[in-house]
Amino acid sequence: MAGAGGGMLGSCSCKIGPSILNADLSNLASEARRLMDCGADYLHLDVMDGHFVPNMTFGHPVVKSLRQHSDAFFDMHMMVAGPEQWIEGMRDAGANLFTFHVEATDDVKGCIRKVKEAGMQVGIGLKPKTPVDVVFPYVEDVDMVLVMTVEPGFGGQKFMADMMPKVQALRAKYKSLDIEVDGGVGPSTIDLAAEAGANMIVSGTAVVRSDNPREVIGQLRGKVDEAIQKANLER
Ligand SMILES: O=C(CO)[C@H](O)[C@H](O)COP(=O)(O)O
Ligand SMILES: [Fe+2]
Repeated sequence: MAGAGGGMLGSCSCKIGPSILNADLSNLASEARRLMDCGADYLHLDVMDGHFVPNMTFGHPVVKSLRQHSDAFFDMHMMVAGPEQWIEGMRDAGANLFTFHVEATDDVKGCIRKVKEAGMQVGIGLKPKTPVDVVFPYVEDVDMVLVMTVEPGFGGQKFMADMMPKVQALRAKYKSLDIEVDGGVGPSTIDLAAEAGANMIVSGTAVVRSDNPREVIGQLRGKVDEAIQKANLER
């Protein structure tokens, strides 16, 4: 099944993408269905290789299986060393957006080109210790920039508010860029992320472990929509 929503990026509108990292991974298809039915715009799938980060999750065979059960937009958060070697596999598995880390390759430009040639949209991510200007040379060539708000590797960590200046710096320079935040984002931290200018919101634990995921997704969306409206009025 080909992924739907292939053209989802580019409009800088609010998009909420639950991370399935802390979901019931033994029931991935039903978790995906549950989250999309609760109003998610896309699914954020965390791929960890045990090298780039000290944890492991899954690779393209699992993504390919999930694609048989879901036509959601798949945002692949590639926490892997040497992301180039995963491009074809993820494309064939039905991934829509391939987001790799600038720290993970010596050839960021080449990796961006290869992802595009493979027919996927491309995002670049940066870890908390990486300064934001490292991504500036690539922003014009990508569909999305991911600002990590926790040290990558595990779900359920505390949101790092001191990453917001990176989001603000990107938003100040690029008004219509899709900017994603990931890590510790939920109803208690969304205000900071939304006001800084993030429009793609990854939320794992806060959504997946909630008794009412629909309500949490609605709250996150409300805050981001409000901040976007405010920013548009101020322009
Ligand atoms: O990339 C990640 C961790 O490296 C996850 O996407 C992120 O942690 C989401 O989970 P939570 O909202 O629970 O922090
Ligand atoms: Fe992630």
